[in-house]
Amino acid sequence: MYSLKVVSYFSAAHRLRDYHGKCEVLHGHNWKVEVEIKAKEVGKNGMVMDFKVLKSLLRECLERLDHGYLNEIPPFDKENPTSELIARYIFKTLKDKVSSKASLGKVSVWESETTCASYWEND
Ligand SMILES: Nc1nc2c(c(=O)[nH]1)N=C([C@H](O)[C@H](O)COP(=O)(O)OP(=O)(O)OP(=O)(O)O)CN2
Ligand SMILES: [Zn+2]
Repeated sequence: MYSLKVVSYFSAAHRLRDYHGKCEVLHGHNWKVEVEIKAKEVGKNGMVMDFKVLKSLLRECLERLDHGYLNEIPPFDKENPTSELIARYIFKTLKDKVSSKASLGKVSVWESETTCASYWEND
């Protein structure tokens, strides 16, 4: 198996609902997002998928969130903008966009240098 990873970042504000503590108050993070794709084979060019294409797909997905107030951007106007649900949102957005030779592995969202949540689905 092959595994590829790309990393990107976005900055946004949020506040947590149903949460008692300082995170119920409006604040922001510089989120780091790591996306993994997996494949059994490489193509003729020796690549599973061009990193450049994967990074551009991820950047496109994060543009909707960057410098926004997450609580007002669907689906986070309805669901809590936690790192877990942000990871799931990114996974669902990218799932059908990766190369047909590959499948999306894990999406990890780092809210700080010490806290990370991941989402993936079984093949
Ligand atoms: N499982 C999750 N727990 C928390 C999430 C989350 O997305 N998933 N998010 C938060 C808040 O967004 C909060 O901003 C971060 O909280 P916390 O780590 O407590 O904040 P600090 O950076 O100030 O860290 P300290 O180590 O406590 O100083 C909370 N939990
Ligand atoms: Zn927060």
